[in-house]
Amino acid sequence: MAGLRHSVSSSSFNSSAPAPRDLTFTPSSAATSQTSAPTTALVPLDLGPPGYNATIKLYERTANETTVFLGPWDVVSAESRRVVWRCSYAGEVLEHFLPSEYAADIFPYTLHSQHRRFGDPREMELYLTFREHHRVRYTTVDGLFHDDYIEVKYEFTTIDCSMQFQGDLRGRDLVDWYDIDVAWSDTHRRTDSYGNVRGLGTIQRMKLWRDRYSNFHYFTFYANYRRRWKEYMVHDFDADFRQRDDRHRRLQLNVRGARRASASEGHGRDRRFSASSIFRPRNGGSSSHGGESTGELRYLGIQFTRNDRAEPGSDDYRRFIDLIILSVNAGSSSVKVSVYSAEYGQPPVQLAEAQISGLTAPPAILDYTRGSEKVIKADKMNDKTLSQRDAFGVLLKTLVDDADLPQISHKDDIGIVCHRIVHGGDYNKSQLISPDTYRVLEGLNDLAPLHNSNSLGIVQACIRDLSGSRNIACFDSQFHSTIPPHIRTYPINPDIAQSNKLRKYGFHGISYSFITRASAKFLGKSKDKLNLIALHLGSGASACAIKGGKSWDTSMGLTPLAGLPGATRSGSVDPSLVFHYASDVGRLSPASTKELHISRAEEILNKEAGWKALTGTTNFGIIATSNDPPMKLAFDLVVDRICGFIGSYYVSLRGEVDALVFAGGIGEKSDKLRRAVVDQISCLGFALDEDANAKKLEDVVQDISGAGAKQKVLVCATDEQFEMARVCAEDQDLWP
Ligand SMILES: Nc1ncnc2c1ncn2[C@@H]1O[C@H](COP(=O)(O)OP(=O)(O)O)[C@@H](O)[C@H]1O
Ligand SMILES: CC(=O)OP(=O)(O)O
Ligand SMILES: [Mg+2]
Repeated sequence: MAGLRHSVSSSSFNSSAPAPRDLTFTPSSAATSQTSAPTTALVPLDLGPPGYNATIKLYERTANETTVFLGPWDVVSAESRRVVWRCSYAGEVLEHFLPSEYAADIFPYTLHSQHRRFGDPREMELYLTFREHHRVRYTTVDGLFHDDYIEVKYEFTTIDCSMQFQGDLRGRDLVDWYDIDVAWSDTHRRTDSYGNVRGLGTIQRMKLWRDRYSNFHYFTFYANYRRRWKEYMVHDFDADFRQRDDRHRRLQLNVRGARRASASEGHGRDRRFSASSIFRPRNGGSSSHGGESTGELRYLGIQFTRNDRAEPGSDDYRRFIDLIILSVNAGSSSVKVSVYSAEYGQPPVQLAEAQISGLTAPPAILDYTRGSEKVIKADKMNDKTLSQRDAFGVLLKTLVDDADLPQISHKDDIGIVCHRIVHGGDYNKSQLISPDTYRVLEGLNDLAPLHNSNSLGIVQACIRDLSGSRNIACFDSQFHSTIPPHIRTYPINPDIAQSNKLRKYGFHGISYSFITRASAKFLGKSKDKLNLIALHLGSGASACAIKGGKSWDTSMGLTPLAGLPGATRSGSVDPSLVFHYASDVGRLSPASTKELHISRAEEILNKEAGWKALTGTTNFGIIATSNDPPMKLAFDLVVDRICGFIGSYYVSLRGEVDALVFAGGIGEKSDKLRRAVVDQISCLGFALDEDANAKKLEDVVQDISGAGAKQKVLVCATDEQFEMARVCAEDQDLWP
């Protein structure tokens, strides 16, 4: 019969064959057995490519074996709770009756990845079964074809689909899963008296769920030895893992309030460990929300399975232990977001990075890298103008929607969001954003008009949408709190300076902190003996004199307007210039908002100046490679101002300079600018190696100094997002 295939095949369950994806599937090619083939006129349903979500086998391993292609499903509760699957033809329905009226009593079962040694462990989730037989009724237009209790085995076409299905069955979304070798407790010890590994369950896929109504987290595993499911509420356990043993990937979860568990097992040290974000209390919490009561249980031990093929930071053990940090760097022309897996006291491991650049010169460009894979490369965004907050929304969605980034499958998976806040006023260290800190920061908006209010917009979005995470403010100004008084003071009335907090604050400090650390490591020199002249050259550009690893002077001042010119910023000019530029510059600009008050004078100098005013483009890459006279003028002007600061800082550091460091979008990418600068400062003993300078940046720090140079010239791929995540992972006050 046309379009119908008799399909008797050996089950692909437990085999290492890839999941079937019938790309030639069309509604009328739905494979059923001859006996179930409808004989009346068919009305095919359009199930869309690939045409079906899952398959199920009926009469398996008999002559009548039939594969049914399943389309969309509904979980209905009327009469008995069941899944109703639409199949390929109108009138063809497969009903899967669930054994309990209570959603959370259903436990979809997936095999541990050991059962498919050569496959991708994630793909195990495509194959779903249950530990008990369920009733399956299959009706075609010709009538009832199957109605019996069977071992239900679904084979899904995508992992997403399987996850969605499992969530619908349980009323709890499947958040993540972990293959474990053994789970044990104080009553069911890991090994029996003969030393055999027993515990509660062995070779399990432990699953983590989030209740759709309460948002509480639960984990489940199958206690094979007792032949029953165990489901525990995460909140019932302490956030501090005990008896942790990284070598064997073991840890112990202590029941909250239970007497301290015995330390007779495991080889771990007993100290405070960081816990994954799920172990932090959410929305209050008590055990009355379902799941098994921990009762007499004092602890649960878990040993995770080793998965050598997992990317760094993403194996099951690490996913369970680590906290996910999102680092948000909202610059004047870009928003960059990096995702880290982090443990307290350890350097964060980057999992992904997404950024939207060119916000001030639409169309903005989206790039997304996961691990070492470039997932999205220079995608032009359609929207004409995107605010920093809009851009953040797009980036967050990109991360959450990426099925291959299971660490963030839901916004709740993010434990910490650290925000780059350019102006931090008098704060000299990063802060947890409380309502009080937020109010202080709002008061600083006018002092960084291209930055602070945009960043606070993102903070607001996180407070609203990522209610499970802590928001941390990392300030660009905090690195500069060491600038000595004679450098940070302006020669103005001291009382007014004091009351209006008028002094040099300095910015790009997160970047300078990263540069200092990275350069010290590269040069093999202790940070507190390191003297640098560092240049962060991006849409906003600045220079910094670093003495003994600390900021000694920097070119930006009370606001990020002072010092070097930027894409749209004038940098330092005669302060009275603006009064001759236009009349009435003291009035508020029409661009002012409730959150941000900006005068015409500030608007002219911040947004209508810089190399864009001279050339018409914000892109310094074009300027550096053009011979057009206005472009050349802008290039020479920028080189001149940079060299001015280098000369000044060279003297300020009394000639004791270990290296000149280029960083930021321009500093890292423009070999032409680096050549022009180093050429002009050769009188100070700097020299360039042309070949090294022309090479693409491959390491965090690259040496481009020429032979006979008195001090080094380095290029540093600065990473403000990493620096923020590192600060959070090292500071007990910031860590949950
Ligand atoms: N190949 C290049 N050569 C010189 N400059 C470049 C090049 N590519 C990008 N840029 C400059 O880098 C700037 C972005 O720097 P970046 O530090 O990433 O920005 P932001 O200041 O927004 O943080 C762009 O505005 C552009 O002028
Ligand atoms: C402070 C500053 O100007 O930052 P950015 O270069 O990221 O705009
Ligand atoms: Mg920047």
